[in-house]
Amino acid sequence: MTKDKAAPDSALMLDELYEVIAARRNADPESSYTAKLFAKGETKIAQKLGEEAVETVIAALKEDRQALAAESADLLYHLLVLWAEKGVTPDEVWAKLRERKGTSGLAEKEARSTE
Ligand SMILES: N=c1c2ncn([C@@H]3O[C@H](COP(=O)(O)OP(=O)(O)OP(=O)(O)O)[C@@H](O)[C@H]3O)c2ncn1[C@@H]1O[C@H](COP(=O)(O)O)[C@@H](O)[C@H]1O
Repeated sequence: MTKDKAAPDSALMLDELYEVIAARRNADPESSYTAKLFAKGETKIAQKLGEEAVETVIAALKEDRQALAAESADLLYHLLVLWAEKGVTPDEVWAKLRERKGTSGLAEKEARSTE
């Protein structure tokens, strides 16, 4: 698969989106969807994330690649809103991924089962 050389680093894009989302905390819910979500609170945000996850799964099982990409974008956006709501930063998540780099999921699972 070819990569678009002009495309920004995807983690950086998520960092930037997170900054936009976090800055919406004090915005007017009338003018910002993100501010409206924050105003509704963590239960609603978590519920929206769950809905987007289900919509992503449905798109995948329907073999609808376009819908899968669009629903995945919705899912990532709502995940970032939940991180911001709970005070988790992208750096914390990237650190977790970095820690796991090079460790097979199967090996990690095996290590857990022998703990
Ligand atoms: N990436 C997104 C993004 N992805 C999805 N969505 C919104 O998420 C919603 C998901 O659609 P649904 O049909 O499930 O939800 P809905 O029926 O509109 O909402 P509910 O009534 O169910 O809560 C849509 O309203 C989308 O517009 C997003 N809203 C905002 N962003 C980014 O956040 C930035 C700030 O947005 P505002 O806070 O609106 O200024 C934007 O510039 C974008 O970069």
